[in-house]
Amino acid sequence: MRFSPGLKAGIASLKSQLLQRSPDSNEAMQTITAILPETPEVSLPGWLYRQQVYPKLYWSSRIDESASDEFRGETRDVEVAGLGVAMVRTGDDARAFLASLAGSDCRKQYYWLSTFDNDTPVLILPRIELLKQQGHFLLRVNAVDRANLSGAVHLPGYTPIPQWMADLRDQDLLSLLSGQFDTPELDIEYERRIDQPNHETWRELVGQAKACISARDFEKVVLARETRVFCAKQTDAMLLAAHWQQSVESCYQFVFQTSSDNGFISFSPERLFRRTGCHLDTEALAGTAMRSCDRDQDHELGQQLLLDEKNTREHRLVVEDILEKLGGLSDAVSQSGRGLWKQKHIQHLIYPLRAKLHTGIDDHRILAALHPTAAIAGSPARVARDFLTLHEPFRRNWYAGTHGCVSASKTEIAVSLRAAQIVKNEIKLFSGAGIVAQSDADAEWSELEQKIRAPLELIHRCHALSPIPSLA
Ligand SMILES: C=C(O[C@H]1C=CC=C(C(=O)O)[C@@H]1O)C(=O)O
Repeated sequence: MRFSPGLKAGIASLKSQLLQRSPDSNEAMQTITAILPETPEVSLPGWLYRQQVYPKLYWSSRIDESASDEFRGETRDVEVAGLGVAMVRTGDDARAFLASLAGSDCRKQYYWLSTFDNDTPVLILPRIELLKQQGHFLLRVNAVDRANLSGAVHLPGYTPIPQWMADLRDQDLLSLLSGQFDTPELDIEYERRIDQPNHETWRELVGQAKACISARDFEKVVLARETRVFCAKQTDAMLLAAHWQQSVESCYQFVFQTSSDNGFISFSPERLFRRTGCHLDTEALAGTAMRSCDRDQDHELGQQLLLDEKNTREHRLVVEDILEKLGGLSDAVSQSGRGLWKQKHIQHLIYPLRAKLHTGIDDHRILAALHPTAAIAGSPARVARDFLTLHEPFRRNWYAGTHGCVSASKTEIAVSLRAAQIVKNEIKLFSGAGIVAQSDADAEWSELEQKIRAPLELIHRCHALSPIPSLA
């Protein structure tokens, strides 16, 4: 077993700082930080898996290696492991907080989560954060006074955090931390799989969508599928994420787990927006092709994607949708041109956009304007969403919602794609595909399969003797 002496030293430092805190401080919450003396190469989801405190949160930013210099911006490697809850803001409180944040000198960093249907995020400030920034580790406690703990227990839509945990003093919470860093093997016993819609219903749905497109009701709709994988025993979302993480490339990484049997994971390639001061970076990401292990063939597949009429149409509608929405937020929009965004098994068309925001536009206004884009709902959005409400045979909830990290100076929000919801012994995997006039139902069905290939391969590896039937 691997333990970290650095973490032990960090905990001791935070405890002594907590003791020195002035008892009559007027601040309801103080942030206390320790820099860890050593920097072990560890998996933060693996470390989180070892902890007993809930909720657990993991977030990592996307690194824009393949973006052009002008659009790359600050591509710092930031990873965060959060434990417990110091503060939750929802509804009007979250909206008011985001409005007050714009232009303020507030240094706190909240984590952000919203559903597909909602334009107001839940904002979470963890009690303990272990942050990795450019190879350095920081341990932080957002220390709360016990009198202010009451509002911290309930998270909408999630199992309540046990009262004993919410009541723990910060010192006691720190004592609960495990310094163990190694990630155990994943042990999943696959039993069966159900797709909603199934292949036959998918063909019918794509047919109905194309009939609406011919009738000019809408131009594009993004239909999705929920794949329910049933296992013999409970799967831990954080442990699944620690393994899944090893097979992803350049994407946002997010895990939110409220108990050992309930968690949400998203390893998403798609940025909704990044705001740095009053500068906004966003992008149109849509259109999909396979990848190949052979370099030349992979290049060829990328070139075909760039030239393909159906994918170009699918992507163009997203570019137009975002450009129109940016009109309400900014006067000046710069565009860098179309490119490819490569993931492990698939590649997408990408079109980065940069805008200078009008004065007074806060992060809630940006979310309300941009979400949901034509990459996840369709175009025009309202009619496409009505089609989804009527026909999609499951609720999207957190899938195709948003997640990220918000602060006064910088906010980075991703669309929650390539996602899984784990509840007890069931793993729900979500994938969607843009349907336009030229779409072929069976080709789109194969695309759905490719989009959940990484977690399916993990489950398959755990259960090599009876492989998961491929429905592609
Ligand atoms: C809706 C999803 O992907 C979107 C993002 C990129 C490419 C897409 C496509 O090619 O259809 C989708 O618009 C998903 O992965 O669940």
